[in-house]
Amino acid sequence: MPVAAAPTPRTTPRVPGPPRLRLRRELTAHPLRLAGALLLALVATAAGLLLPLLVREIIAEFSEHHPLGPAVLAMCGAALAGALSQAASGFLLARIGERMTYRLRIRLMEHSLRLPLAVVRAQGVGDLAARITSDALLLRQVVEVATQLPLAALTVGATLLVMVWIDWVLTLVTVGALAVLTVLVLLILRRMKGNVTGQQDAVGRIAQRYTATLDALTTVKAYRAEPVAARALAADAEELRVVSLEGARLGALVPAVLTLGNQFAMIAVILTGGARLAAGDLEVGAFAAFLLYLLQTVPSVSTLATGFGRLQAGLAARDRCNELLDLPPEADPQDAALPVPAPVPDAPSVVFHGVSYTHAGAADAALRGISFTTARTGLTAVVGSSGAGKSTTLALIDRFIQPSAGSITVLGHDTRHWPLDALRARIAYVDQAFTLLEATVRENLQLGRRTPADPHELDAALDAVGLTEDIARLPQGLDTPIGREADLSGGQRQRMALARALLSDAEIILLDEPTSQLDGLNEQRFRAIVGRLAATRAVIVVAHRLSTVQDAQHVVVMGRGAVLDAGDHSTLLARCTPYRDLVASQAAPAH
Ligand SMILES: Nc1ncnc2c1ncn2[C@@H]1O[C@H](COP(=O)(O)OP(=O)(O)OP(=O)(O)O)[C@@H](O)[C@H]1O
Repeated sequence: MPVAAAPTPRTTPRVPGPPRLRLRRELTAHPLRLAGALLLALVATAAGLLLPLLVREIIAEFSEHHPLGPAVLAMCGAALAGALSQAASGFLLARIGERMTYRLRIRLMEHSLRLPLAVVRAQGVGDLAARITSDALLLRQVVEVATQLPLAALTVGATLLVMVWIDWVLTLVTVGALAVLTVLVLLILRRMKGNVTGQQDAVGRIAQRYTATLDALTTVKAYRAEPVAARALAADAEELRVVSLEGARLGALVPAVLTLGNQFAMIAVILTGGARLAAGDLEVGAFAAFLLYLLQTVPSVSTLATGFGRLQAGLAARDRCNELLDLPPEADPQDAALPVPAPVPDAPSVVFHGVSYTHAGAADAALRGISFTTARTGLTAVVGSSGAGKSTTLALIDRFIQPSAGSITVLGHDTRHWPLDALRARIAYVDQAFTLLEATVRENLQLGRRTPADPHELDAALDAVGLTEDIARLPQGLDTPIGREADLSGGQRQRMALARALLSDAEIILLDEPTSQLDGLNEQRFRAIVGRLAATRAVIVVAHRLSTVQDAQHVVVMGRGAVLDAGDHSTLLARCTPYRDLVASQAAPAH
């Protein structure tokens, strides 16, 4: 049974994770690039501001019959300079954004690999994947927006100043209209951040259910559960549609309010300007320039409004990424600095001292004060009824979880005194699924090694598990990428996992034996390999097959979270009724 609940607070002390994502620090990580982008954007803005003034000049030149050439040339130059600097600034900003997203993704992925197993399972693989893909993507736009916003504000401010200089009465009318507009837009934007968080949470839920469903696709197909699974996915999609629709409604309001506000401003300015023109308080050229400036503020005001909306979305994504970064890793940074203890000569491989463990959320303890010892080398079988606590026991040895009470000693030292990395380097864990990574055969075989294995060692390990021919038949032999379920058969995967254990440097091998029956040849191979491993190392196997139990020098009998007895096969047969019952239930020849 998988051991997958969040650990109890007692067992996992809160340790600091990597630093949270701080947007300001990220944005200023490359000050020169940022300054360059801002400068270019400023040039583009200045060029834009210059154009209406040049129009005013051209109108004046027209009325005074002066040559237009220089003014037209200046206009074309300003337009070209504006366009080029805008493009260059956009590219620089995109570079900063891509770099920030890249660094963030790496930080998030590294952190998720360091989270406790139980936390990752509780959080959901799909949900974590959504944060690394979709949230990180949303965050990228913050860079663009964070630089666009001050520039747009600057443009609006500078334009207003020039407008005051041209005609302060018309400017007052414009500011009045813009103020009403701003209040309305801010009201809408306040609701948008909460909506984006809702949308991203819904994306995470879909991703989670979708990956879980695809992981169980064989079962889904075998039980013709496609309609059921599709209905559940459709319900998640519907939830996302509803929350996104609310977002779209809010989003659609922004440009509508903007357009309306601008049109009102334009009407008010035309009416006031017309009256002032008729009264002789305003010149035609100045009025035309003012109108051009007013038109020019429209995109900047839009940029401000939509920019704030995108900023809210980015901030919501930042919060979701920070939620992930806030999850405490399984080992604190000081753990790596612990001195690596040298294994105590002749100490038992593993000692449990009154160990208890309760899974988070579980009503009962999975283990209640268990104690047992396993020798430095040799095969120890852990047996017991389903739910007795066997897998939990293995998970504790590898420190996937930590005891609620009692202590565990590995090679003479308490597991808490081992740096996690050093502890796991001493232990090879072979799970029931014989999991392979999506990597080449060679990489999969060498996972547990500190130094690469030479070709002879690889050949010998493959030969020992009877995989030489199977691997030779793969298109690229040892360099064939594998790891997806369809690549290798169950038996081949099992033998790959055993070859990996053979090649590893570990002194202790933990083996969660699958319950499925192997064919005769593979069972013999399995026993031979386990025997070979046990000759020089400690092999602790959660045993379901009697053949494995009978080969063991030491058997630990578990029942309902307790150790009922321990000893060798014949001693236990003679004195331990639950063991005798277990053996009898498997119809083994009792000897
Ligand atoms: N993630 C979890 N959350 C809550 N309870 C759990 C969790 N994992 C295991 N348990 C409970 O802890 C107890 C021991 O489980 P464990 O998987 O260690 O038993 P096991 O002896 O390995 O069983 P099996 O032989 O069926 O695999 C069981 O009662 C089980 O229901």
